[in-house]
This record gives sequence, structure tokens and C-alpha cells, in this order.
Amino acid sequence: MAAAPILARRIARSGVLPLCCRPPSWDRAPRQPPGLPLAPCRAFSNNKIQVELDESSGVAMMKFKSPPVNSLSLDFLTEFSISLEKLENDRACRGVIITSTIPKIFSSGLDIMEMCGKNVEHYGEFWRAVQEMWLRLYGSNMVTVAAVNGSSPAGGCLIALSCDYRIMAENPKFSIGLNEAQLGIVAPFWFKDTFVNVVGHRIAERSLQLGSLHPAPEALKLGLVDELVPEEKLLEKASAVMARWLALPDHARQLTKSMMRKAVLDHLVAHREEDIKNFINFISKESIQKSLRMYMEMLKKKKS
Ligand SMILES: CC/C=C\C/C=C\C/C=C\C=C\CC(=O)SCCNC(=O)CCNC(=O)[C@H](O)C(C)(C)COP(=O)(O)OP(=O)(O)OC[C@H]1O[C@@H](n2cnc3c(N)ncnc32)[C@H](O)[C@@H]1OP(=O)(O)O
Repeated sequence: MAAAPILARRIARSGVLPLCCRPPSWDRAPRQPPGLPLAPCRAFSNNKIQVELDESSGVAMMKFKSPPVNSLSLDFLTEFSISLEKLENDRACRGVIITSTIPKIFSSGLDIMEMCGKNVEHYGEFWRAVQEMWLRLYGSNMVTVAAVNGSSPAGGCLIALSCDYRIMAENPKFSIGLNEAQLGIVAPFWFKDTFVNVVGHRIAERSLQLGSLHPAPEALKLGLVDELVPEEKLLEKASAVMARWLALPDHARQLTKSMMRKAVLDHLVAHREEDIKNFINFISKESIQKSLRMYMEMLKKKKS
């Protein structure tokens, strides 16, 4: 995936500072008092995502911190891809736990405002960033564990589905699923394939057609998440799961993961430009724009 030049152009246009141009990122970990041994921890943080790598375990903790709801805007997606790329290229990093700093929300999915009332160039750029994020996460060599500590609709669910293991807080008020149909839009084939690979064809077909958001206990029954734990135990459990996965030799686990995911990844790589065109045609339709506007209005009314 030769994404670097594309990312660089996008960052330049979006105004988000690339990590490589910021003050040396690995220096931003808290300084140790003199005399104490250095903690084997490196941290970097950008506007919307914070990452801390524990070098002794090889595990990075990635926390989404984009209020109010961690929606996946173009800037967020760019930062996410850059963070994943940095960790992927860091020999000290073998696994990443993904979670959120926002109470009750893991991620609200793609930022609907990025898909409303914009021009064709913007839609193309946005969709390429969505693809890139997924290609990096689903195709990652690292062990990826989602610690889902809040609601996780649509694109948020895709992030969790793209990880190797999903642990969710056992709060029945938190829900997860690919609810695109409820917005009057269609989950693209690679969202669908990722979903099918986790829950199987029948459950995916029913859930996608109904645009279902499954409360945590139901998500567990369907196999959409692997386990539920009390919220306060989520990160501890994620670390324990990570340690179990990291006990295996990397090369064997990585080759197995790649064997399981290759067909789905290759499908998008082979049809990337066509997929972007389809998205642009679809999202530019007046009827789809109207559905999205109505959905946003409904969200706002729900508040008042
Ligand atoms: C043929 C096919 C070819 C190609 C493919 C074509 C199309 C595929 C296209 C797109 C695929 C999209 C996938 C997606 O991810 S779409 C996004 C789906 N997301 C949702 O439905 C989530 C909606 N949000 C909620 O349900 C809730 O906000 C919540 C549960 C996440 C949080 O609830 P709260 O009560 O805590 O907070 P709210 O008051 O509702 O929200 C706060 C604030 O945030 C705004 N907001 C919420 N979600 C989004 C979002 N996804 N994007 C942008 N903005 C969002 C919300 O409006 C509030 O704003 P204000 O404070 O009122 O300004």
C-alpha cells in the first residue's frame, strides 16, 4: 500500500500536522525524574487520537479522543491511518488495543457531514480515506483488539469488526452494528464482507437488511463481539487477551491472519477506483442527500 504520498497531500490540504513534522513525537512521553530508570513507554498524540506504546510488552494503547462522538471525519481517518502506519513500522510494536476516551461512545461511524452537500472531489477524497483506514487495519500484521467501551454504529462497528478480537462493555445501552440501511444508504461490499467473515452469512444478511444496532448482550449472542465484561475491567481484559495472542510466534499468526483475510482485502485493492466512483455516484444522488439530511435532523430532534 503506497499511501504515503496520498496521505501527505491530504494532510497538507486538511491542515492536520503530520506526525513527522511535529516536535519529535516519541519525546512527548512524560519525562522521568533523574536517577530513575526510563519507563519503556513511548507516546504520541495528535488532535483526535492518542497512542501509547509499552515497549516492554510490545503493546500500544490507541484511544480515540474526538468529541462529541468520535465521528470518522476526513481528519480523523487521516490521523488514524498515520497512527496505524507508525505502529506497523515500529519493530517494538506487536499489538494494538483500540478504545475511546469519550464516555459511552466508541465511535459514531463515518462523519455524516462529510457526506452531505460537498463536491465530487471531496467525496472521492473522503472515500479513499475510509478505504485506506480499513486496508491498514484489516490488513495489519499486528494483533488488534477492540475494547468497545460505548456505542459503535456503522463505521465504528467496522473498526471493531476489522480487529482480531472484540471485547465490549456489558452495558445493554451500548449497541453495535452496521445500521446503514436505517440512514437510507448501503453498506459497501467490503463492510459486508468484513461483517460476514465475523458473524456468517445469514446473521449478516438479516442484520444488514434491517440496519440493526444490537445491544451488547445480543451482539455477544450473534458472535459480533467475542466477550462482554464490566466496563471497569475492559482494558485489563483486553491486555490479558492481547498477551494470549502475543504468546504465539508472530510469523505463524501473521501468515494465518493474512490467509484468512487476503481474498477480501484483494477484492477492494483490485476495485478501489471503481468503488470510489460508485460511492460518489451514490452519495451525490439528491434522494440520498435528502435521506442523510433527514437522518441528521432526526438525531438533533432526539436531543430536544
Ligand atoms: C451501491 C453502494 C455503493 C457504494 C457505497 C455507498 C454508500 C455507503 C456510504 C456510507 C457508509 C456509511 C457508514 C457510516 O458510518 S454512516 C454513519 C452512521 N452513524 C450513525 O448512524 C450514528 C448516529 N449517531 C447516533 O446514533 C448517536 O449520535 C450516538 C449513539 C453515536 C451518540 O448519541 P448521544 O445521544 O450521546 O449524542 P448525540 O446528541 O446524538 O450526538 C452528538 C452530536 O454529534 C452529532 N453526530 C452524531 N453522530 C454523528 C455522525 N456519525 N456524523 C456526524 N455527526 C454526528 C449529532 O448530530 C450531535 O450534533 P449536535 O450536537 O446536535 O450538533
